[in-house]
Amino acid sequence: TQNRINALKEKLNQFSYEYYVLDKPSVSDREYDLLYHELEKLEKKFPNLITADSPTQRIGDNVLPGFQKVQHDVPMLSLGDAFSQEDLLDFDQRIKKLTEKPVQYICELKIDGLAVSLHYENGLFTRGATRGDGTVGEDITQNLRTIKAIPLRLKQPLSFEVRGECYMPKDSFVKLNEDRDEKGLDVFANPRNAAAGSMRQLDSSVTASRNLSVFLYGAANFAELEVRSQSELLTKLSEIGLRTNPERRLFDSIEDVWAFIEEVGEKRSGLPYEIDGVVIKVNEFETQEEIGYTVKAPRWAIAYKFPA
Ligand SMILES: COc1nc2nc(N)nc(N)c2nc1C
Repeated sequence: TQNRINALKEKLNQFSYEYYVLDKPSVSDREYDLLYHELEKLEKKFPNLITADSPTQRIGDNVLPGFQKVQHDVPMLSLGDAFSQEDLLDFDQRIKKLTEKPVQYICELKIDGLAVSLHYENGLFTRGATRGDGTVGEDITQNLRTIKAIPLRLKQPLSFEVRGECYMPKDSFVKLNEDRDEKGLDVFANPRNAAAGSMRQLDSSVTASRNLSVFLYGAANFAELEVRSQSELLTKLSEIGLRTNPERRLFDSIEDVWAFIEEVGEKRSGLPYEIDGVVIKVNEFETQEEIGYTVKAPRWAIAYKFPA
């Protein structure tokens, strides 16, 4: 029985990874459901064999009285903004004054959601928090566990912190508002507010009903990952089970970065999630460290914001 339970958990967690993280399901929903119900039945019969990384353990069975405050080991910073091509050229000039090394830029979409931090210990998801004021956030572990795109166990027993954006896909937002309107409830103004409202639920079964997802883009205390650039980090995160946004590109010049931004501006309305900009980062970590930080933001990154 223990073996069967382990085999079912392995299969179901792999199917979830393919469906929610890679967006490439390999089995039908029905096949998934059959295995899921078999696991539920076995766990009901042998409750002492239930483990925290079982897919049946995503929805907590208690409503929290409130959210605990948590201190971020490494502050969650903000980003400087750019609103024009000229602002980007100025950014590029500043970078060139701060390092002699040739600079490669990585561009990532800036998802319009809620920044979150996820702690993994020996591969297990142990704690999740909001950004808060960057130093102190709120513990929303129970709610984050309900998000299927967040693995309860990584593919490797690694310990580090990962950061990203929790968001509500556009189609989930439309359906949620239609449903609320029918029930005479207030509708949400935009997917970002809907995601924030859904993450701040004390009852995780409500969060579970909101079809949230996540894109991860950063990490802290991640020496174990042995990566030397932002691009390598994103690839590693995806390999070990974490969802990253595929619309990322490397460029050798700020002119090419600008062309990419214009391209994204064109196709933005067709994306299945809302974005408010493009984040441009110096790709190599060694160069990032050389360039450094201001009190509240990295000097080696900037967020180009689309006109509202
Ligand atoms: C390096 O710090 C950051 N990197 C980011 N990257 C992406 N893609 N999106 C963000 N919102 C973001 N925010 C911050 C503070």
